[in-house]
Amino acid sequence: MQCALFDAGRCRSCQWIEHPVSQQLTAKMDDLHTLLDGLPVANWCSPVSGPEQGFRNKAKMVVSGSVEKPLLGMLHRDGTPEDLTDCPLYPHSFAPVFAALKPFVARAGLTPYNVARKRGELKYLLLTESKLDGGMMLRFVLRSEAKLVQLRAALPVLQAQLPQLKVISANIQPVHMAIMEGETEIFLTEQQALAENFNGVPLWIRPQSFFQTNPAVASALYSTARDWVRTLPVNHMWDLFCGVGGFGLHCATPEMRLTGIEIAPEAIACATQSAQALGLQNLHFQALDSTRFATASHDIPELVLVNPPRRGIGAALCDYLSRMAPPYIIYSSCNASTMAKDIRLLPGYRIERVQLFDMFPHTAHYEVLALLVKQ
Ligand SMILES: C[S@@+](CC[C@H](N)C(=O)[O-])C[C@H]1O[C@@H](n2cnc3c(N)ncnc32)[C@H](O)[C@@H]1O
Ligand code: SF4
Repeated sequence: MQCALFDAGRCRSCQWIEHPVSQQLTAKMDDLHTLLDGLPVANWCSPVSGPEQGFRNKAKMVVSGSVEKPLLGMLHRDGTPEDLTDCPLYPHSFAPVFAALKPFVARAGLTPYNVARKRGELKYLLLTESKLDGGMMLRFVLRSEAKLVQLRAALPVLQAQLPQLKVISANIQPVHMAIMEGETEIFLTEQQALAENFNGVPLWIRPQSFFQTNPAVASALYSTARDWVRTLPVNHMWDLFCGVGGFGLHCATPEMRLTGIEIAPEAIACATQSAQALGLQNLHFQALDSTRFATASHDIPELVLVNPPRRGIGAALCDYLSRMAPPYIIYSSCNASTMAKDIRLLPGYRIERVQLFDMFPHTAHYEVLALLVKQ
């Protein structure tokens, strides 16, 4: 894929961009084979990829420059700002929003935060788009609430200009550190969540809850998990690290009992709302730590699906799963290295099937789905 910013040396985030996607996939498969070396895999499924560009539904823009001439993008290691509004990973629909946001920042008097001087108010702009109807969620990450009144006063003009902005909020992040967002979220619109839909399953995108950033590949990931589960004798399953419920909501049937566990209450609220919309009565989503929930539970399901953050599920949960021994485990991971480590801590299981999903093209990262069966 061609990226003028990469070619000019202005952004090097996509280390593999100069290689064709077919070569990237081969390298990712090689990496996965190496990581699973010594663990027999019964079926290696073909990797799944999506569009090469315009695939991201989310932009996380560092705001820098001056209030009159803000820059949206990133900071190089030495602190120099880079405008990334032309990044080809974003869909075309992002360009008019970025174009309108720059004069808006000036109009609302939202001085960009200056990292070196520790001054200014606006740290990041976070923009997410729903593929359902092109609706968008815009979040202003601010250092404090000092400019909230100004922001609110200026918003109606922006909303008239960009009616696709369905959810707008201010996130307050007072800490001078590379943390993207703080705990306080102040909604500036009545609507607090953006409706999305993958494979006919209603999902919600909301501040402070994880949502997959590559909708085409994530849809394929969820529908694959659903297809795998439908071939198994499963009436009771857990969806651990469930986020807004993408896996569980795809896999559940009216007869199946399903418990979804996730640490973020905002995500759980979304998952519950989706289950209600689907009319599924046997789905229960709870905001808890996955390991704490699992280790306190004695009602063992036939299938435990896990989709942890990059750190993996860890030794305590592996140990619990080994002892409780559900017949099936599905492991979805964005970090095959920690997944491989965890699978080695589950010696009672054999790997029935593995599939790679190219969720992060042009980088070394990828998502994996693995089905483990109790021996
Ligand atoms: C990779 S995301 C997956 C989310 C979801 N399965 C999906 O498909 O969108 C990992 C999720 O684990 C959640 N999480 C992190 N630590 C957790 C913990 N200790 N217990 C439960 N959930 C946790 C995060 O909030 C995040 O939503
Ligand atoms: S992140 Fe965007 S701008 Fe940066 S190299 Fe990748 S495609 Fe180019």
